[in-house]
Amino acid sequence: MKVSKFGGTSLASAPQLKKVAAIIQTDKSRKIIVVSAPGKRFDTDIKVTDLLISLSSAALSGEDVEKPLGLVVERYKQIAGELNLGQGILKTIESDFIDRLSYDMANPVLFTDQLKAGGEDNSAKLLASYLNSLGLNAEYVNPSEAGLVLTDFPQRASVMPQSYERLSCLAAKDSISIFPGFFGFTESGVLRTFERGGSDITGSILAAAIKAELYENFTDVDCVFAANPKIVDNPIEIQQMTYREMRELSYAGFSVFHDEALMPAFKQSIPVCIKNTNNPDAPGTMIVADRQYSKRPVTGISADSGFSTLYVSKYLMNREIGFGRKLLQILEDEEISYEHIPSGIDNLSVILRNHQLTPAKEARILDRVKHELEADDVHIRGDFSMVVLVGEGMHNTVGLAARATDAIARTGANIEMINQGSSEVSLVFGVLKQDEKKILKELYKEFFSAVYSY
Ligand SMILES: Nc1ncnc2c1ncn2[C@@H]1O[C@H](COP(=O)(O)OP(=O)(O)O)[C@@H](O)[C@H]1O
Ligand SMILES: N[C@@H](CC(=O)OP(=O)(O)O)C(=O)O
Repeated sequence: MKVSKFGGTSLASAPQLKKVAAIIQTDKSRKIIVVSAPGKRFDTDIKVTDLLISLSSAALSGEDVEKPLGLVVERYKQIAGELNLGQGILKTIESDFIDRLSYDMANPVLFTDQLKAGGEDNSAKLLASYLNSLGLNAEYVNPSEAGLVLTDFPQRASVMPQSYERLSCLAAKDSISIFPGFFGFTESGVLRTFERGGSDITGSILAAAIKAELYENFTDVDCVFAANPKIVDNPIEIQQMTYREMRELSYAGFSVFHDEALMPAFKQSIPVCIKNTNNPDAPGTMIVADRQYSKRPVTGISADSGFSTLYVSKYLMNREIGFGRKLLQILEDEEISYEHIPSGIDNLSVILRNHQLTPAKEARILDRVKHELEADDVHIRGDFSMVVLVGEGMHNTVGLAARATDAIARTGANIEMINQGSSEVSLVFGVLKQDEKKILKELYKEFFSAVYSY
């Protein structure tokens, strides 16, 4: 039995839903289908999830919701109309969104999550209805009834262990289960969503729960490429990669698959295949536990912005017992997690994700580090990007870091931070955001083009 997840691009329009139905019909083992909310139909289009976030803001600020609600409903109306689904399903979807708008606004985050989840929930109902109209035995599955239990962490929930056993019952169903991605419920019944892009996580959880033979992730590209195809022209295709390579690459910019989606599949050794809804015959990229290493040490290069560095220096920091703990305690008090901590004798930098910082938090951190830790210098810079080279073969390749730093030097950009060694499969460079794209292109040339490779 396979779990097949279809991303927003696969559910963006009626022609896309037709392709999804054809894919489901061609393989009887595709019994559990996870769907995202309708995504972009063209580059400048707006994803339904983003329309729902705007709808939520309008409602929370007391504005007229008619227009933003209309934009959401129109997306489903157009799809249902072109698929000749009749008024019934459309009424269900429209009244579902109206219902969600009447939820309690006392907790704005929960209110927004309720609306966002409606994107996936109604997408699942729409697809189930379409498959039924084609004569298929498909059934919408409610994540609450099916037992997808999440942590009580708004907008960034993760799965609770009891979910797996509860969800395993899905394997016994005769019908094709159509399961909405992206959200679940806490043990006390409060709706929570994963991070953005989190329908991939739902798919992986279901694959682990039913011990699927394969977790297929259908999107709008033939495979995972060695670099983001929106930045590098015609990057090479990755046919096979390991879980940890994909985890590192998706952590820093390979938006094609959510980094948190690997763990559930990995724990059950379920292979993951990234495939294209628009070209389902292409083999796609297989993500597995082990692979044969090619001659090329680097499998992929990713880059992501949105990082800050908290730089702290203090003479004789290396001799001060507990300095690191006290610094991290200050971050913990502000509910901030960190990504990397490169350090020297008298200084260290803590790399953070920007979204965790606010001006008030920054001011408190700077003040406490200066006064409680008696730092000589402390400052925060918020315009960093991480560029990450990833490959199982990198660890044993002599001279690889030198090639990378030479390539970066050719761009004229400065390397602000290097992190090598903690992970066996990655080499991380902290650079200024303004240099990110040119560095990515040059590194790609260095490691993947015939001109520079040796
Ligand atoms: N290295 C990469 N390989 C393939 N696609 C990538 C890569 N990096 C970024 N992407 C982007 O990821 C997109 C697919 O992910 P996403 O937009 O989330 O699709 P979906 O809505 O189907 O889940 C591709 O269209 C591509 O632009
Ligand atoms: N719809 C949600 C969840 C998701 O996974 O979407 P997609 O499959 O389009 O990346 C989002 O936009 O974040």
